[in-house]
Amino acid sequence: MTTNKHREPEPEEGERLMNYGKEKIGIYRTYASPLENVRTIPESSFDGRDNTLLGLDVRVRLEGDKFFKNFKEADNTDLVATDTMKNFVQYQLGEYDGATVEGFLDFTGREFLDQYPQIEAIQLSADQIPFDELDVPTDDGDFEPSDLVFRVSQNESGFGEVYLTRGDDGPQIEEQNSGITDMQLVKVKGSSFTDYVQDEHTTLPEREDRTLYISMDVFWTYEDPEDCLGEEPQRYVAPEQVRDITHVMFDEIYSQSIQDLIYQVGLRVLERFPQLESVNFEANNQTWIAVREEIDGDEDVRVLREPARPTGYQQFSMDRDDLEEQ
Ligand SMILES: O=c1[nH]c(=O)c2[nH]c(=O)[nH]c2[nH]1
Repeated sequence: MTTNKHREPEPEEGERLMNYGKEKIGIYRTYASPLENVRTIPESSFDGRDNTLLGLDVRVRLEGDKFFKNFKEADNTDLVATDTMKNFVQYQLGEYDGATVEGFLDFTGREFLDQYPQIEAIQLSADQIPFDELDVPTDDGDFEPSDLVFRVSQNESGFGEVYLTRGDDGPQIEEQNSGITDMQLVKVKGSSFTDYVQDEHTTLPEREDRTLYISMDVFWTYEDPEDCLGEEPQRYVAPEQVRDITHVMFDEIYSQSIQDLIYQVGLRVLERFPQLESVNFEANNQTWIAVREEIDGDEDVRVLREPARPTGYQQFSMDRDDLEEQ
């Protein structure tokens, strides 16, 4: 399945596909700059992050006509070894003094373009490697997050991507994509799925109420790509905020389908963040199968089991026109 994650710049008509790079560059930075002064929204308590421990899984993708001879003529002149790219990215994480994934990618991309004139365009992407805060007791009997110890997390993670080209006034962000990936959410009751096509191939029973388990990625683009950098924190959209909107909407609405839930989340994200141009979704249905639909006459009490493969998925994109139609 194609995904909404990497915005693969299409070769122009008559042009070939040609790029190369390095992926799965895992890097960690302690005491990066904190993210502060983000605009808060009603769905989320998120108002910033310390960035005491920042983990990234980075992908680099270079483009440039000078690299053609590397393929065609076995001539490695101008070829930047992908191993060098890895070292370059790792070094720059120590140089970056901002607070966002996208800001780091933009900073590193500009350094690449500066160092290697043969690069015409560069795409940099990163998944944030998530860590959770852990509460420790304070002297007055409360609990607060430890400054030092973090839990390695299997939970959702932030995503960023920038595509930089050389403009008349120097490097420019031609495209960007930001996101939160791998949210895994279960709603125990309060979701239905009915009224779909019934024919000789349909075996799925209609459900007025089901225990719904979804995994979801949400991506967004800004009207002004520069806003993704977080240099003006009030215009930055933190992945944590979109994560929180998603689970708040899941909690709030009695969805008729995953499609319905996606649409409601998209509207809310566009409403809260007028600086965004589009919101893009990718969802997977992981809903468990009920083996006991009610226990002692109580329909809320169920026993469920893992679903068999295959799994359903939904992809959907929305922009400001969807909000205006409301
Ligand atoms: O929310 C859902 N959307 C579907 O398109 C679908 N198809 C299916 O079998 N179950 C579900 N659930």
